[in-house]
Amino acid sequence: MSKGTLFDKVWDLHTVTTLLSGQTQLFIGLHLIHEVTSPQAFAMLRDRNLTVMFPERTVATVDHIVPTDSQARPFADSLAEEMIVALESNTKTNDIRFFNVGSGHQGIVHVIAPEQGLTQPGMTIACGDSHTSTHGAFGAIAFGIGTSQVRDVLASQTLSLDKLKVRRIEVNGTLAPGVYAKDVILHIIRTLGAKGGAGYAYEYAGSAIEAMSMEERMTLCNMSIEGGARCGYVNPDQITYDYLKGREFAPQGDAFEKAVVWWESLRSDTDADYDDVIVFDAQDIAPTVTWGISPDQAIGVDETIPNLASFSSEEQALIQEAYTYMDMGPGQPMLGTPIDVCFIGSCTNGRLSDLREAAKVAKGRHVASGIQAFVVSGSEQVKQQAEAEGLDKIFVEAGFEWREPGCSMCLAMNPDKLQGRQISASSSNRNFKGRQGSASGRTLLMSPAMVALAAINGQVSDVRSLL
Ligand SMILES: CC(C)[C@H](C(=O)O)[C@@H](O)C(=O)O
Ligand code: SF4
Repeated sequence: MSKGTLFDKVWDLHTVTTLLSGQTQLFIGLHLIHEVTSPQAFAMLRDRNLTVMFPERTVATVDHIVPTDSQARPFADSLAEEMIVALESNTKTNDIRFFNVGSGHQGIVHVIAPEQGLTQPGMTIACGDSHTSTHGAFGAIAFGIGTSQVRDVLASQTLSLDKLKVRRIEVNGTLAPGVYAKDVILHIIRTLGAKGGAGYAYEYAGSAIEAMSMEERMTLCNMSIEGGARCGYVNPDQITYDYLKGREFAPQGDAFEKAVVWWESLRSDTDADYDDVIVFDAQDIAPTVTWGISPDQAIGVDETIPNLASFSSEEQALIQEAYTYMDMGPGQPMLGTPIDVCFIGSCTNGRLSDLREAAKVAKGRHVASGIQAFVVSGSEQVKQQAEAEGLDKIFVEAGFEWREPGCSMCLAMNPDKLQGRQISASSSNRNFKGRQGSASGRTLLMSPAMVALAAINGQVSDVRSLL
Protein backbone atom coordinates (compact mmCIF):
# COMPACT_ATOMS: atom_id res chain seq x y z
CA MET A 1 0.00 0.00 0.00
CA SER A 2 1.33 3.41 -0.99
CA LYS A 3 2.15 6.11 1.58
CA GLY A 4 -0.49 8.71 1.99
CA THR A 5 -3.64 9.73 3.80
CA LEU A 6 -6.60 7.43 4.24
CA PHE A 7 -8.46 9.78 1.92
CA ASP A 8 -5.92 9.30 -0.87
CA LYS A 9 -5.81 5.53 -0.42
CA VAL A 10 -9.58 5.05 -0.41
CA TRP A 11 -9.96 7.45 -3.33
CA ASP A 12 -7.34 5.64 -5.42
CA LEU A 13 -8.78 2.21 -4.62
CA HIS A 14 -12.21 3.32 -5.84
CA THR A 15 -11.08 5.17 -8.94
CA VAL A 16 -12.59 3.62 -12.05
CA THR A 17 -10.95 6.05 -14.44
CA THR A 18 -9.91 9.65 -14.88
CA LEU A 19 -12.45 11.34 -17.11
CA LEU A 20 -11.53 13.71 -19.95
CA SER A 21 -12.82 16.54 -17.76
CA GLY A 22 -10.08 15.71 -15.27
CA GLN A 23 -12.66 14.47 -12.76
CA THR A 24 -12.44 11.04 -11.20
CA GLN A 25 -15.09 8.43 -11.86
CA LEU A 26 -15.37 6.98 -8.37
CA PHE A 27 -17.00 3.67 -7.50
CA ILE A 28 -19.47 3.97 -4.62
CA GLY A 29 -19.47 1.00 -2.27
CA LEU A 30 -22.64 1.88 -0.37
CA HIS A 31 -25.52 4.06 -1.52
CA LEU A 32 -28.00 5.17 1.13
CA ILE A 33 -31.32 6.65 0.05
CA HIS A 34 -34.27 8.32 1.75
CA GLU A 35 -37.69 9.62 0.78
CA VAL A 36 -36.73 13.24 0.09
CA THR A 37 -34.01 13.05 -2.56
CA SER A 38 -34.71 9.70 -4.23
CA PRO A 39 -38.15 9.97 -5.95
CA GLN A 40 -36.98 12.21 -8.79
CA ALA A 41 -33.85 10.11 -9.26
CA PHE A 42 -35.96 6.98 -9.74
CA ALA A 43 -38.21 8.92 -12.13
CA MET A 44 -35.18 9.95 -14.19
CA LEU A 45 -34.12 6.31 -14.37
CA ARG A 46 -37.56 5.30 -15.55
CA ASP A 47 -37.53 8.05 -18.21
CA ARG A 48 -34.30 6.66 -19.60
CA ASN A 49 -35.31 3.02 -19.28
CA LEU A 50 -32.43 2.36 -16.93
CA THR A 51 -32.31 -0.09 -14.04
CA VAL A 52 -30.46 0.06 -10.73
CA MET A 53 -27.01 -1.38 -11.38
CA PHE A 54 -26.25 -2.81 -7.91
CA PRO A 55 -29.48 -2.98 -5.87
CA GLU A 56 -27.60 -4.89 -3.16
CA ARG A 57 -25.35 -1.86 -2.62
CA THR A 58 -28.32 0.45 -2.04
CA VAL A 59 -30.16 0.67 1.29
CA ALA A 60 -33.23 2.80 1.96
CA THR A 61 -34.93 4.24 5.00
CA VAL A 62 -37.58 6.86 5.69
CA ASP A 63 -36.71 9.60 8.17
CA HIS A 64 -37.47 13.23 7.30
CA ILE A 65 -41.22 13.12 6.93
CA VAL A 66 -42.25 10.55 9.53
CA PRO A 67 -44.49 11.87 12.28
CA THR A 68 -43.12 11.28 15.78
CA ASP A 69 -46.47 11.00 17.58
CA SER A 70 -48.79 8.62 15.75
CA GLN A 71 -47.15 6.66 12.98
CA ALA A 72 -50.40 4.98 11.93
CA ARG A 73 -50.84 4.76 8.17
CA PRO A 74 -51.88 6.54 6.15
CA PHE A 75 -49.95 9.47 7.69
CA ALA A 76 -52.16 12.45 8.51
CA ASP A 77 -50.10 14.61 6.13
CA SER A 78 -50.99 13.43 2.63
CA LEU A 79 -47.70 14.66 1.14
CA ALA A 80 -45.76 12.62 3.70
CA GLU A 81 -47.91 9.61 2.87
CA GLU A 82 -47.23 10.13 -0.84
CA MET A 83 -43.48 10.23 -0.20
CA ILE A 84 -43.39 7.03 1.83
CA VAL A 85 -45.57 5.25 -0.73
CA ALA A 86 -43.16 6.34 -3.50
CA LEU A 87 -40.21 4.92 -1.58
CA GLU A 88 -42.06 1.69 -0.84
CA SER A 89 -42.82 1.29 -4.51
CA ASN A 90 -39.38 2.30 -5.83
CA THR A 91 -37.54 -0.02 -3.46
CA LYS A 92 -39.89 -2.92 -4.20
CA THR A 93 -39.67 -2.50 -7.98
CA ASN A 94 -35.90 -2.26 -7.88
CA ASP A 95 -35.29 -4.96 -5.30
CA ILE A 96 -33.70 -2.56 -2.80
CA ARG A 97 -33.57 -3.27 0.93
CA PHE A 98 -35.90 -0.83 2.72
CA PHE A 99 -35.96 -0.28 6.47
CA ASN A 100 -39.53 0.90 6.79
CA VAL A 101 -41.29 2.27 9.88
CA GLY A 102 -41.91 -0.56 12.33
CA SER A 103 -39.24 -2.84 10.84
CA GLY A 104 -37.09 -2.42 13.94
CA HIS A 105 -34.38 -0.97 11.68
CA GLN A 106 -35.90 2.37 10.65
CA GLY A 107 -34.38 5.68 11.65
CA ILE A 108 -32.35 8.60 10.43
CA VAL A 109 -30.21 7.33 7.59
CA HIS A 110 -26.96 8.42 9.29
CA VAL A 111 -27.93 6.62 12.47
CA ILE A 112 -29.14 3.32 11.06
CA ALA A 113 -26.31 2.52 8.63
CA PRO A 114 -23.59 2.67 11.31
CA GLU A 115 -25.63 0.88 13.95
CA GLN A 116 -26.26 -2.04 11.60
CA GLY A 117 -22.63 -2.32 10.53
CA LEU A 118 -23.33 -1.19 6.96
CA THR A 119 -20.87 1.69 7.34
CA GLN A 120 -17.33 0.30 7.36
CA PRO A 121 -13.76 1.60 7.10
CA GLY A 122 -12.30 2.13 3.65
CA MET A 123 -15.68 2.40 1.93
CA THR A 124 -16.93 5.08 -0.38
CA ILE A 125 -20.45 6.02 0.69
CA ALA A 126 -22.90 8.40 -0.95
CA CYS A 127 -26.37 9.58 0.01
CA GLY A 128 -28.59 12.37 -1.23
CA ASP A 129 -28.17 14.12 2.07
CA SER A 130 -25.56 16.63 3.18
CA HIS A 131 -24.84 14.98 6.53
CA THR A 132 -23.50 11.83 4.89
CA SER A 133 -20.16 13.08 6.21
CA THR A 134 -21.23 11.34 9.47
CA HIS A 135 -20.08 7.98 8.14
CA GLY A 136 -16.49 9.24 7.95
CA ALA A 137 -16.31 8.44 11.68
CA PHE A 138 -15.47 4.88 10.57
CA GLY A 139 -12.68 5.88 8.19
CA ALA A 140 -15.00 5.87 5.18
CA ILE A 141 -15.06 8.57 2.52
CA ALA A 142 -18.68 9.62 2.62
CA PHE A 143 -20.27 12.36 0.53
CA GLY A 144 -23.60 14.08 0.40
CA ILE A 145 -24.87 14.27 -3.17
CA GLY A 146 -27.69 15.94 -5.10
CA THR A 147 -30.66 14.25 -6.74
CA SER A 148 -29.07 14.02 -10.21
CA GLN A 149 -26.09 12.32 -8.61
CA VAL A 150 -28.43 9.93 -6.80
CA ARG A 151 -29.65 9.04 -10.28
CA ASP A 152 -26.04 8.53 -11.43
CA VAL A 153 -25.23 6.23 -8.52
CA LEU A 154 -28.43 4.23 -8.98
CA ALA A 155 -27.67 3.77 -12.67
CA SER A 156 -23.91 3.27 -12.60
CA GLN A 157 -22.79 2.92 -8.96
CA THR A 158 -20.28 5.69 -9.75
CA LEU A 159 -19.93 9.44 -9.38
CA SER A 160 -17.85 12.00 -11.27
CA LEU A 161 -15.99 14.03 -8.70
CA ASP A 162 -13.10 16.44 -8.29
CA LYS A 163 -10.54 15.20 -5.82
CA LEU A 164 -10.46 17.07 -2.53
CA LYS A 165 -7.52 18.45 -0.62
CA VAL A 166 -6.99 17.05 2.88
CA ARG A 167 -6.78 19.17 6.02
CA ARG A 168 -5.70 17.44 9.20
CA ILE A 169 -7.43 18.87 12.26
CA GLU A 170 -5.75 17.76 15.45
CA VAL A 171 -7.38 18.14 18.83
CA ASN A 172 -4.89 17.24 21.51
CA GLY A 173 -5.31 16.76 25.24
CA THR A 174 -8.33 15.92 27.36
CA LEU A 175 -11.75 17.53 27.11
CA ALA A 176 -12.93 19.15 30.34
CA PRO A 177 -15.98 17.64 32.07
CA GLY A 178 -19.21 18.93 30.50
CA VAL A 179 -17.49 19.37 27.12
CA TYR A 180 -18.69 17.01 24.38
CA ALA A 181 -17.94 16.14 20.75
CA LYS A 182 -20.65 18.66 19.80
CA ASP A 183 -18.69 21.40 21.50
CA VAL A 184 -15.51 20.29 19.73
CA ILE A 185 -17.06 20.55 16.28
CA LEU A 186 -18.84 23.84 17.06
CA HIS A 187 -15.49 25.18 18.29
CA ILE A 188 -13.72 24.01 15.13
CA ILE A 189 -16.38 25.57 12.90
CA ARG A 190 -16.40 28.76 14.92
CA THR A 191 -12.64 29.03 14.42
CA LEU A 192 -12.34 27.96 10.77
CA GLY A 193 -15.66 29.35 9.52
CA ALA A 194 -18.75 27.82 7.94
CA LYS A 195 -17.05 27.97 4.56
CA GLY A 196 -13.51 27.36 5.81
CA GLY A 197 -13.48 23.76 4.65
CA ALA A 198 -14.43 24.43 1.01
CA GLY A 199 -12.49 22.07 -1.25
CA TYR A 200 -11.28 19.96 1.66
CA ALA A 201 -11.84 16.62 3.31
CA TYR A 202 -11.25 17.02 7.05
CA GLU A 203 -9.18 14.36 8.79
CA TYR A 204 -9.78 14.58 12.55
CA ALA A 205 -6.92 13.35 14.68
CA GLY A 206 -5.07 13.94 17.94
CA SER A 207 -5.45 12.43 21.39
CA ALA A 208 -8.86 13.99 22.16
CA ILE A 209 -10.32 12.48 18.99
CA GLU A 210 -8.63 9.12 19.50
CA ALA A 211 -10.22 8.95 22.95
CA MET A 212 -13.72 9.48 21.53
CA SER A 213 -16.31 6.72 21.22
CA MET A 214 -17.74 5.96 17.78
CA GLU A 215 -20.88 7.91 18.61
CA GLU A 216 -18.82 10.97 19.52
CA ARG A 217 -16.81 10.61 16.31
CA MET A 218 -20.08 10.50 14.37
CA THR A 219 -21.22 13.77 15.97
CA LEU A 220 -17.91 15.32 14.97
CA CYS A 221 -17.89 14.08 11.37
CA ASN A 222 -21.61 14.85 10.96
CA MET A 223 -20.99 18.58 11.13
CA SER A 224 -17.97 18.63 8.78
CA ILE A 225 -20.37 19.86 6.13
CA GLU A 226 -21.38 22.78 8.39
CA GLY A 227 -17.72 23.77 8.33
CA GLY A 228 -17.77 23.72 4.53
CA ALA A 229 -15.84 20.43 4.12
CA ARG A 230 -17.36 17.92 1.70
CA CYS A 231 -16.47 15.07 4.02
CA GLY A 232 -14.70 14.40 7.30
CA TYR A 233 -13.16 11.27 8.72
CA VAL A 234 -11.32 9.67 11.60
CA ASN A 235 -8.77 6.93 10.95
CA PRO A 236 -10.14 3.54 12.02
CA ASP A 237 -8.71 2.01 15.18
CA GLN A 238 -9.54 -0.55 17.87
CA ILE A 239 -12.51 1.55 19.01
CA THR A 240 -13.91 1.33 15.46
CA TYR A 241 -13.36 -2.44 15.23
CA ASP A 242 -14.86 -3.10 18.66
CA TYR A 243 -17.94 -1.10 17.67
CA LEU A 244 -18.37 -2.98 14.39
CA LYS A 245 -17.78 -6.50 15.65
CA GLY A 246 -20.97 -8.56 15.72
CA ARG A 247 -23.14 -5.96 13.96
CA GLU A 248 -25.52 -7.41 11.42
CA PHE A 249 -23.89 -6.30 8.17
CA ALA A 250 -20.27 -6.27 9.39
CA PRO A 251 -18.01 -9.12 8.25
CA GLN A 252 -18.43 -12.15 10.52
CA GLY A 253 -15.94 -14.64 12.00
CA ASP A 254 -12.60 -15.01 10.18
CA ALA A 255 -13.71 -12.50 7.60
CA PHE A 256 -13.84 -9.88 10.34
CA GLU A 257 -10.22 -10.50 11.41
CA LYS A 258 -9.13 -10.30 7.77
CA ALA A 259 -11.06 -7.09 7.35
CA VAL A 260 -9.32 -5.56 10.38
CA VAL A 261 -5.90 -6.20 8.79
CA TRP A 262 -7.16 -4.53 5.62
CA TRP A 263 -8.71 -1.59 7.48
CA GLU A 264 -5.46 -1.03 9.40
CA SER A 265 -3.56 -0.74 6.11
CA LEU A 266 -5.83 2.12 5.05
CA ARG A 267 -4.97 4.40 7.98
CA SER A 268 -3.11 7.57 7.07
CA ASP A 269 0.62 6.95 7.23
CA THR A 270 2.51 8.88 9.87
CA ASP A 271 4.53 10.58 7.15
CA ALA A 272 1.54 11.32 4.91
CA ASP A 273 1.48 14.75 3.28
CA TYR A 274 -1.44 17.05 4.11
CA ASP A 275 -2.53 20.16 2.25
CA ASP A 276 -3.05 21.85 5.59
CA VAL A 277 -2.72 21.05 9.31
CA ILE A 278 -4.50 22.88 12.14
CA VAL A 279 -3.98 22.07 15.80
CA PHE A 280 -6.39 22.70 18.68
CA ASP A 281 -5.92 22.24 22.42
CA ALA A 282 -8.84 20.35 24.00
CA GLN A 283 -8.53 22.49 27.14
CA ASP A 284 -9.48 25.61 25.15
CA ILE A 285 -12.91 24.19 24.34
CA ALA A 286 -15.90 25.17 26.50
CA PRO A 287 -19.55 24.12 26.22
CA THR A 288 -20.39 26.00 23.03
CA VAL A 289 -23.67 27.46 21.78
CA THR A 290 -24.63 29.24 18.59
CA TRP A 291 -26.15 32.69 18.87
CA GLY A 292 -26.77 33.45 15.17
CA ILE A 293 -28.03 32.01 11.90
CA SER A 294 -24.97 30.08 10.77
CA PRO A 295 -23.21 27.29 12.72
CA ASP A 296 -19.97 29.30 12.91
CA GLN A 297 -21.77 32.05 14.84
CA ALA A 298 -20.97 30.21 18.05
CA ILE A 299 -19.38 31.15 21.38
CA GLY A 300 -18.49 29.54 24.67
CA VAL A 301 -21.66 29.54 26.76
CA ASP A 302 -20.14 31.98 29.25
CA GLU A 303 -19.01 34.45 26.59
CA THR A 304 -20.95 37.40 25.21
CA ILE A 305 -22.08 37.91 21.62
CA PRO A 306 -19.16 39.39 19.68
CA ASN A 307 -18.99 42.96 18.32
CA LEU A 308 -19.27 43.70 14.64
CA ALA A 309 -15.74 45.09 14.66
CA SER A 310 -14.32 41.66 15.55
CA PHE A 311 -15.38 40.36 12.09
CA SER A 312 -13.87 41.00 8.69
CA SER A 313 -15.67 43.49 6.49
CA GLU A 314 -16.94 40.68 4.23
CA GLU A 315 -18.51 38.93 7.22
CA GLN A 316 -20.15 41.99 8.75
CA ALA A 317 -23.33 41.99 6.65
CA LEU A 318 -24.17 38.42 7.72
CA ILE A 319 -23.39 39.24 11.36
CA GLN A 320 -25.69 42.24 11.22
CA GLU A 321 -28.37 40.05 9.66
CA ALA A 322 -27.90 37.56 12.51
CA TYR A 323 -28.24 40.24 15.22
CA THR A 324 -31.47 41.43 13.61
CA TYR A 325 -32.98 38.01 12.97
CA MET A 326 -32.14 36.64 16.38
CA ASP A 327 -33.01 39.93 18.08
CA MET A 328 -29.75 39.66 19.98
CA GLY A 329 -26.91 42.10 20.00
CA PRO A 330 -23.20 42.51 20.67
CA GLY A 331 -22.17 42.26 24.31
CA GLN A 332 -25.26 40.24 25.22
CA PRO A 333 -24.54 37.14 27.32
CA MET A 334 -25.92 33.81 26.11
CA LEU A 335 -26.31 32.54 29.65
CA GLY A 336 -29.85 33.26 30.79
CA THR A 337 -31.32 33.59 27.27
CA PRO A 338 -34.93 32.43 27.67
CA ILE A 339 -35.99 29.54 25.45
CA ASP A 340 -39.39 28.15 24.44
CA VAL A 341 -38.71 24.71 22.97
CA CYS A 342 -36.06 22.03 23.51
CA PHE A 343 -35.18 19.43 20.93
CA ILE A 344 -32.95 16.45 21.72
CA GLY A 345 -32.40 14.32 18.63
CA SER A 346 -31.12 14.42 14.99
CA CYS A 347 -28.33 12.62 13.15
CA THR A 348 -25.86 14.77 15.09
CA ASN A 349 -27.01 13.92 18.59
CA GLY A 350 -29.86 11.40 18.54
CA ARG A 351 -27.88 8.33 19.56
CA LEU A 352 -27.96 6.32 22.77
CA SER A 353 -24.95 8.04 24.36
CA ASP A 354 -26.57 11.43 23.65
CA LEU A 355 -29.80 10.36 25.33
CA ARG A 356 -27.83 9.00 28.28
CA GLU A 357 -26.03 12.32 28.81
CA ALA A 358 -29.29 14.26 28.52
CA ALA A 359 -31.04 11.83 30.90
CA LYS A 360 -28.29 12.36 33.51
CA VAL A 361 -29.24 16.03 33.52
CA ALA A 362 -33.00 15.39 33.44
CA LYS A 363 -33.02 12.79 36.20
CA GLY A 364 -34.82 14.00 39.31
CA ARG A 365 -35.44 17.44 37.82
CA HIS A 366 -38.37 18.92 35.90
CA VAL A 367 -38.79 20.88 32.68
CA ALA A 368 -39.56 24.54 33.47
CA SER A 369 -43.19 25.55 33.08
CA GLY A 370 -44.21 26.73 29.62
CA ILE A 371 -41.35 24.88 27.89
CA GLN A 372 -42.04 22.14 25.38
CA ALA A 373 -39.24 19.57 25.34
CA PHE A 374 -38.94 16.74 22.84
CA VAL A 375 -36.70 13.69 22.95
CA VAL A 376 -36.60 12.01 19.55
CA SER A 377 -34.42 8.92 19.16
CA GLY A 378 -32.36 8.71 16.00
CA SER A 379 -33.64 5.22 15.21
CA GLU A 380 -35.97 2.46 16.31
CA GLN A 381 -32.97 0.63 17.78
CA VAL A 382 -31.85 3.67 19.76
CA LYS A 383 -35.38 4.06 21.11
CA GLN A 384 -35.58 0.40 22.09
CA GLN A 385 -32.18 0.45 23.81
CA ALA A 386 -33.01 3.66 25.63
CA GLU A 387 -36.28 2.14 26.85
CA ALA A 388 -34.47 -1.01 27.98
CA GLU A 389 -32.33 1.26 30.18
CA GLY A 390 -35.33 3.18 31.48
CA LEU A 391 -34.25 6.48 29.92
CA ASP A 392 -37.78 7.06 28.59
CA LYS A 393 -39.12 7.00 32.16
CA ILE A 394 -36.54 9.50 33.34
CA PHE A 395 -37.47 11.87 30.52
CA VAL A 396 -41.22 11.47 30.91
CA GLU A 397 -41.05 11.96 34.67
CA ALA A 398 -39.03 15.10 34.07
CA GLY A 399 -41.71 16.45 31.72
CA PHE A 400 -40.10 15.70 28.34
CA GLU A 401 -42.12 14.19 25.47
CA TRP A 402 -40.78 10.78 24.41
CA ARG A 403 -41.37 10.54 20.66
CA GLU A 404 -41.00 8.05 17.81
CA PRO A 405 -37.72 8.13 15.79
CA GLY A 406 -37.05 10.43 12.84
CA CYS A 407 -35.49 13.75 11.82
CA SER A 408 -38.33 15.61 13.52
CA MET A 409 -37.66 19.20 14.51
CA CYS A 410 -34.13 19.21 13.11
CA LEU A 411 -35.72 20.26 9.82
CA ALA A 412 -39.44 20.12 10.63
CA MET A 413 -40.48 18.34 7.44
CA ASN A 414 -42.93 16.56 9.75
CA PRO A 415 -45.47 18.12 12.14
CA ASP A 416 -42.86 18.98 14.83
CA LYS A 417 -42.40 22.69 14.27
CA LEU A 418 -41.55 25.89 16.11
CA GLN A 419 -44.31 28.49 16.17
CA GLY A 420 -43.75 32.15 15.33
CA ARG A 421 -40.63 33.66 16.95
CA GLN A 422 -40.07 30.78 19.36
CA ILE A 423 -36.47 30.08 20.31
CA SER A 424 -35.30 26.50 20.58
CA ALA A 425 -32.34 24.94 22.31
CA SER A 426 -31.52 22.16 19.87
CA SER A 427 -29.03 19.32 19.65
CA SER A 428 -29.24 19.38 15.83
CA ASN A 429 -26.75 20.83 13.35
CA ARG A 430 -28.27 23.82 11.56
CA ASN A 431 -29.44 27.15 12.95
CA PHE A 432 -30.40 28.61 9.58
CA LYS A 433 -33.29 31.08 9.41
CA GLY A 434 -36.59 29.21 9.53
CA ARG A 435 -34.85 25.85 9.88
CA GLN A 436 -37.19 24.41 12.50
CA GLY A 437 -40.51 24.92 10.76
CA SER A 438 -41.43 28.52 11.52
CA ALA A 439 -40.22 31.13 9.01
CA SER A 440 -39.25 33.40 11.90
CA GLY A 441 -38.25 30.71 14.44
CA ARG A 442 -34.85 30.83 16.12
CA THR A 443 -32.44 28.00 16.90
CA LEU A 444 -29.59 27.77 19.40
CA LEU A 445 -27.37 24.75 18.76
CA MET A 446 -25.70 22.99 21.68
CA SER A 447 -24.92 19.54 23.13
CA PRO A 448 -27.77 17.26 24.31
CA ALA A 449 -26.78 17.75 27.97
CA MET A 450 -26.94 21.52 27.49
CA VAL A 451 -30.34 21.23 25.79
CA ALA A 452 -31.66 19.17 28.68
CA LEU A 453 -30.42 21.76 31.19
CA ALA A 454 -31.93 24.58 29.13
CA ALA A 455 -35.26 22.73 29.33
CA ILE A 456 -35.00 22.40 33.10
CA ASN A 457 -34.02 26.02 33.67
CA GLY A 458 -36.08 27.53 30.86
CA GLN A 459 -32.99 29.40 29.72
CA VAL A 460 -29.52 28.84 28.33
CA SER A 461 -27.39 27.43 31.16
CA ASP A 462 -23.90 26.06 31.67
CA VAL A 463 -23.85 22.29 32.16
CA ARG A 464 -20.64 22.72 34.18
CA SER A 465 -22.79 24.26 36.91
CA LEU A 466 -23.99 20.71 37.70
CA LEU A 467 -20.50 19.28 38.14
C1 LIG B 1 -33.63 16.85 3.05
C2 LIG B 1 -32.15 16.74 2.83
C3 LIG B 1 -31.87 16.86 1.38
C4 LIG B 1 -31.36 17.70 3.69
C5 LIG B 1 -29.85 17.59 3.50
O1 LIG B 1 -29.32 17.33 2.44
O2 LIG B 1 -29.13 17.77 4.42
C6 LIG B 1 -31.68 17.51 5.15
O3 LIG B 1 -31.32 16.27 5.63
C7 LIG B 1 -31.05 18.60 5.99
O4 LIG B 1 -30.47 18.30 7.03
O5 LIG B 1 -31.17 19.78 5.60
S1 SF4 C 1 -31.61 14.71 11.32
FE1 SF4 C 1 -31.57 16.74 10.40
S2 SF4 C 1 -29.54 16.96 9.52
FE2 SF4 C 1 -29.89 14.80 9.90
S3 SF4 C 1 -30.63 14.00 7.98
FE3 SF4 C 1 -32.41 14.53 9.23
S4 SF4 C 1 -32.92 16.63 8.65
FE4 SF4 C 1 -30.86 16.25 7.88
